[in-house]
Amino acid sequence: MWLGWACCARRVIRHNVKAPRRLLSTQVGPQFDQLSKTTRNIGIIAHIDAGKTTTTERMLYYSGYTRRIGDVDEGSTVTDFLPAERARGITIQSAAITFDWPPKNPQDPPAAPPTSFETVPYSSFSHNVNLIDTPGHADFTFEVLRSLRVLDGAVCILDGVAGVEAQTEKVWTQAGTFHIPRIIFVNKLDRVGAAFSRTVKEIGVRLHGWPAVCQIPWWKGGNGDFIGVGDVVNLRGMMWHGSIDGSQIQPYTLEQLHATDKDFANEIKKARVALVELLSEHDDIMVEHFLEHDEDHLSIPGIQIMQSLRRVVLQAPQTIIPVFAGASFKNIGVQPLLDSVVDLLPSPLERPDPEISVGNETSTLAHLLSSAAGSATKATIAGKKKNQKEGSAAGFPEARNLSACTLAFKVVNDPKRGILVYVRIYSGTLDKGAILYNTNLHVAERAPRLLKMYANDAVEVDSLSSGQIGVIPGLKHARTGDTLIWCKGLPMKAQPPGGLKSLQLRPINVPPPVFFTSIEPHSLSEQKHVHESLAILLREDPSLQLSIDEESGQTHLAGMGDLHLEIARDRLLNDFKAKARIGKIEISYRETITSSTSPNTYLLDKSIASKPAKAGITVSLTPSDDMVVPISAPEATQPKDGAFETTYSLPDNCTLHIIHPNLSRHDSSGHNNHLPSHLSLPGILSSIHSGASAALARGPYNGYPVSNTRIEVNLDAAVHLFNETTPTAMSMATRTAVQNSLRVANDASPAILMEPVMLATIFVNEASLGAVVQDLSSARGGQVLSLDASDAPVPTTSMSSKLPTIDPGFVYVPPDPFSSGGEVGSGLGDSQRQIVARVPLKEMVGYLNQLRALTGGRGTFVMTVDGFEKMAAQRQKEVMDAMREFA
Ligand SMILES: Nc1nc2c(ncn2[C@@H]2O[C@H](COP(=O)(O)OP(=O)(O)OP(=O)(O)O)[C@@H](O)[C@H]2O)c(=O)[nH]1
Repeated sequence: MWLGWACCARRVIRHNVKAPRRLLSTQVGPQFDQLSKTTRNIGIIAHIDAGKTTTTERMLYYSGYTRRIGDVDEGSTVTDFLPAERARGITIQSAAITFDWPPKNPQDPPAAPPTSFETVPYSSFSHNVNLIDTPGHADFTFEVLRSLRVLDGAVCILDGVAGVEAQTEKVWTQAGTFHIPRIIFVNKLDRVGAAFSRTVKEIGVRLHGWPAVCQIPWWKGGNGDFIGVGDVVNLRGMMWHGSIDGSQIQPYTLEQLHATDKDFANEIKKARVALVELLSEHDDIMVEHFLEHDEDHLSIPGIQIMQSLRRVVLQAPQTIIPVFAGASFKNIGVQPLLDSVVDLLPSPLERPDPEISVGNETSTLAHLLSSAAGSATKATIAGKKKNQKEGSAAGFPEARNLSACTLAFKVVNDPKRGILVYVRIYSGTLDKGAILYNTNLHVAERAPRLLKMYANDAVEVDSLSSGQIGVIPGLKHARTGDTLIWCKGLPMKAQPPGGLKSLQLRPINVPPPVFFTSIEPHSLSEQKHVHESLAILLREDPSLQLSIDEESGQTHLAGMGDLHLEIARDRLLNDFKAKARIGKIEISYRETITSSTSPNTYLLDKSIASKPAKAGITVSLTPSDDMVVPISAPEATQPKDGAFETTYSLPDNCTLHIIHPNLSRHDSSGHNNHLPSHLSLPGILSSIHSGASAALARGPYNGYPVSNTRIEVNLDAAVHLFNETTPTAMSMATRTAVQNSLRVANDASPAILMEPVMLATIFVNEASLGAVVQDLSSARGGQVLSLDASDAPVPTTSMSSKLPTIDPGFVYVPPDPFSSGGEVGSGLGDSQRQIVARVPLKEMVGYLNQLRALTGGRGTFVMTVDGFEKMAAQRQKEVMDAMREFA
């Protein structure tokens, strides 16, 4: 109890303390481990508008990094810094910022942390919090995923009026698959219609975990203004009053509350009993504490409750969800939430070992490093046949050269500082000036400086250690998602030894883009700037895709949603000041051939860049019968098969099969007899791959990407390769050969279009269910797959199948004074229903407005691409006619 008071009092005194500006420059050597222990890499996830940015702004303010509280509605926030974000009041790019909690006083000498946090809470000592604010809009799910994998924990913010919304459920599940421990903050409890208890029950039912109510809302007189929270862990009331900025918190003991607000005091005690009961079911140590304290739920010290909560939060899968309450906009509840971040969420040292791939094999990073340390064998990675799960990188001696392994999780074009690459260090220590080898692009570049981002300030540091998040300015190549490794002493031009050059931290699967727009520079002189700006956009966001048709000069930019492309367009025109005409945003259909072609040989013989170039290739095409294209592009295009043939999986269900007699992939000793000396088989294969991919990007029928097509290539070294053959010539020859064959196939029988079909999950109230279902199935040509959650074919992972199904009747909740709806019974809050349907994307454009009209503004939905389906002749005609009308 005393500790709780101390924390509170300290916060009141220290909220204005200016945070130190040079924390890390002196931290080297053994202190790094300590630094990791006192680090929290956390994200804020939620549905759009739940209040992530508003809460983040308070966090920065109370930690002393900003002097005034930014306001989303005024466009003055720190984290939504892009003009497009400020104009719309939404978060698009996740911003990573660092602060200390509790704040440090720069005048205080550096303090050593307590030797153990057994008797004092983690929040009694200042921790370094790296906070990633993630976007809530469905179009930016990829941004969320990208951030999620570098997080060690997350705070999920819910709107206390809307409850658990569609996007929350989606991101929550995604975070669960990454095993990220999560806590929940029920926000906006000051709003009319706020329903804490209904929200808590929805948490149980829809997020599949037992809500551990750690705070209950405090409404003045039981049903007046929202004034504070009841702290169930430390058995006290916390009232925010006396200061506009919420920096002063008035604590009340249970005894004091008994005198002034007896019902509230009794409810805190009831909540404590429920919390101890719940924890006892999942944590044996809590049972011991309970017995030690004569089975009195109220006499167990707060610190023991907090430690128990921490243990259960770190269990995987996470079945207990701590719930906190507040209203960020009214500055209520943010400081205790920050304490909970430090107290309950893990340090980088407590996280599972990250997965890696080396060549075609998978393992974990620690396994790789420990195998390097212990291994005296000279075995190569390719030779290992150990089971994949255990890690096949045993005995990988070259890993000894690895000084640091980092992931570039975000690239940002900062208007003042230029391109900033945000990295997370996964092993070792990265020093300023290190030469980083990019294992995705196979280029090396120097990290001239290292920074930590403190709100609007960048602080230079000499090094970043494992578990830290930092920023590298001045990199020319690194893209979002690239793995960057440092092998100390390796010169710029050299490659890392052995398999290290292919070492990658688990990449994210980018879903296929379903919208595109055309981009045309105003003049030839603008072209360079437009293309450079596009290149930066693509480095920032790999879920954007660019295709340039060299013949027509047309550039297409494709993305995940219309808002996604709208933002890209705004950034291009307004931030980069590119002078270009941008076409309207259209659905990206696919086209597929319907007839096979016989082998066709093309010989390129012309001069390229004033040098003679010659290369030949034989190509034939076959349509594949599959009706639906798999939704994700292959993670990598690794050749497989026997020595004299190579198969690549290409996006959109296409394959490239190359037969190369006389040229073995496994034994290059005989290549010299067949290959001109300046060529290599991997180089030639890669040129054929890029030429074929370029040809498939634009089909012959209507310029859409080609899907469901198998390309057979015959590469006969004696016939197709010459002294004048270069990689560029081979790529161009392949592209022309494939384009010619596509044209032949289309002339023989016209290609047909395939359209993106979405899996939509729609939440509506009972009263509007009929109208929404009717609209989906008749007006939109959708197929309703299920109603309600129980039988919905939502993607299940091995993790989600281990999660409990919660009966809301068994969830403790305090009374809801303002609740208008009935009790939770069916498994969803109030009388909310869930519809899962497959609907063509074309019919879902602008759907939110229609849904709102049908549901009195209460309906929400999320959707993901389920696949591409061939269109019936009549539908294809209608779509094509509509396009011509618009052209
Ligand atoms: N009444 C009330 N309004 C709030 C509260 N928190 C946020 N808001 C308002 O809710 C709106 C959305 O808040 P944001 O902080 O931008 O929400 P967000 O989750 O960051 O939204 P995105 O960035 O678009 O995902 C703004 O108008 C805020 O002022 C709160 O506690 N109470």
